[in-house]
Amino acid sequence: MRIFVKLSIPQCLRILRSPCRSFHGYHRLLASQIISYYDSINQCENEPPEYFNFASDVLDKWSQLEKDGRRPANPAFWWINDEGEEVRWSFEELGFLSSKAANILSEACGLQKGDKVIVVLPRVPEWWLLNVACMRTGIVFISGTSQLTAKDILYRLQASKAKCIITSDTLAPAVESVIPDCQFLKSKIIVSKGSRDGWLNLKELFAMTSANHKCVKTRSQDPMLVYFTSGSTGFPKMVVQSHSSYGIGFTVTGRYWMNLTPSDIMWNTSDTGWVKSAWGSVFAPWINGSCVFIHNMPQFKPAIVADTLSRYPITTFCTAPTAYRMLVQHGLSSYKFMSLKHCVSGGEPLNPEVMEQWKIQTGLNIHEGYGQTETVTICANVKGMKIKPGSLGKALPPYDVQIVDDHGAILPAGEEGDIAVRIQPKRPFCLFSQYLDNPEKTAATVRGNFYITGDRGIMDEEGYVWFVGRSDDIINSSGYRIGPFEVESALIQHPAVSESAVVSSPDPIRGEVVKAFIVLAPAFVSHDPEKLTRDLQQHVKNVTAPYMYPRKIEFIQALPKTVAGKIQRKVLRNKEWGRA
Ligand SMILES: Nc1ncnc2c1ncn2[C@@H]1O[C@H](COP(=O)(O)OP(=O)(O)OP(=O)(O)O)[C@@H](O)[C@H]1O
Repeated sequence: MRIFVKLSIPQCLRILRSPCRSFHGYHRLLASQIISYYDSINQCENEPPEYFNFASDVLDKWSQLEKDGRRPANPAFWWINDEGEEVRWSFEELGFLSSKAANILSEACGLQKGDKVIVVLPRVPEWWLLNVACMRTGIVFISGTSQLTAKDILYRLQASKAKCIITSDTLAPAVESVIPDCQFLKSKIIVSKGSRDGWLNLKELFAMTSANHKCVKTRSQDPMLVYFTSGSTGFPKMVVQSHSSYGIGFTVTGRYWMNLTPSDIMWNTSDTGWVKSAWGSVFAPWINGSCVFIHNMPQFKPAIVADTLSRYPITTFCTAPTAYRMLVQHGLSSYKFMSLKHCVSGGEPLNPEVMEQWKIQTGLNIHEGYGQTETVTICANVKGMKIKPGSLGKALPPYDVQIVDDHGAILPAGEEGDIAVRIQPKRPFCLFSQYLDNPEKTAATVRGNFYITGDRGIMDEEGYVWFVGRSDDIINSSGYRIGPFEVESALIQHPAVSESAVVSSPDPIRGEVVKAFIVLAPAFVSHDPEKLTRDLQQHVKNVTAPYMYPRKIEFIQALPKTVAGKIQRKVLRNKEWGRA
């Protein structure tokens, strides 16, 4: 029989902070106590510790529990690709390999605590090793998506002053083409089977480097990551996240929104370059002792995703709304997701229609969450809570979320305003530190006692937050304020609509009107566009408030999207208004 010993928070604290030998000596430390301790910080019952490092304080503790037989036998990391290759690591193996990678960064690249490294890799296991290696050395990890062009890479290298870049064969030529303009860059590592002139080869370095590494001591507030935002609204900003912010702040996200435990296997399909990868493929699962599952797919293909969900014991699935849309359009009735029990989505609005289809086809709800690169999860429909389709759910601790007006005053339930997080009298420990080298932009996020997200929303009487749109995307037509999300959600209910983006368009009488850009479902491509336009306008009038209907409709082949796959309404809006 397993004996549970309940420890007080200070006891847990002492144990978690103690060096490994005394931790070994403590026979009764249980998985639940690691989670409860970090949860208590998220719940504001405890302050974050002065020193914190995710590698030594979380991953190495799970490794110890694993050795002691106190964690379920599933791996810490489980990776597959389309060629049938597979990698499985326990926490111990993750510790061993990431310690080697840490030595490579310090020795072969000569990097030190505080230096920055840009890692542009597809979903290969090395991405996770390098991420953890950076934690171990205190090097600041900056991830980029493989879709970056030479111009994007140059911008990122110059803006961040990174001293090292690590990439694959695909992007090496692009990096080489911009090197003359990157005065801070000192070393380049290639992740490849073959060698390349002027590059260190990670595989070769692994073969010759020791795994004997002592994790550096990092203060909770030391920078751990820099993330470039998606750039949906402008030039990407560099968001600095500290060791404790992302390292501890995702406990609640993982435990309550993603419903993770040490027995769970979580698959988050996000690209490594997007912040969602840090959320759902690193911090939230690992702080809860869960297994991170990755399928390295060059492209999101619904049939392959559905097949993977059927063949592997994945319990928890996270993907973008667009991906859920593609999955339900593909049709899932012939698949059986035997182990799947919890699904989450975020990053973009999730149309209630897609949620309903998912429920019909899989029997599962999609739990929507909302957050930003600058934050951890701000709101979510957590397990056990009544889900209100189309809402972002309720505020997640430690955030106090409010809807505020232009002066920072809290608005009553039902009134639209800016979605904001309280930062006075105390800034939450899990809010970004700053936009790197951009104090003006950092200061501009503050209004009165609040951090302003830049999104508009409404809070209902029960505390659920409803997304109206990004502040810049709101359409003001004849005095009506219209959020694109509601119109897009109405449009997607029509079988002709595969995807849509709704923006404002100039109008001589009304000032601006609603315009919908629509990608048609294949079966409707050859239909008469004028008739379709009338049908769609009538459909929107039928399913939502008539003033929202799109007075203009344009059918297009594809919507402009960021590298993270988010719709760039700004591009369409600028086109409408004749702006560059
Ligand atoms: N569940 C959701 N529903 C609607 N929108 C969401 C949801 N989750 C996130 N978002 C949107 O994504 C934004 C956060 O995305 P991210 O941090 O990647 O930067 P971005 O805003 O896309 O890029 P940039 O700041 O460069 O324009 C939120 O501010 C919000 O507009």
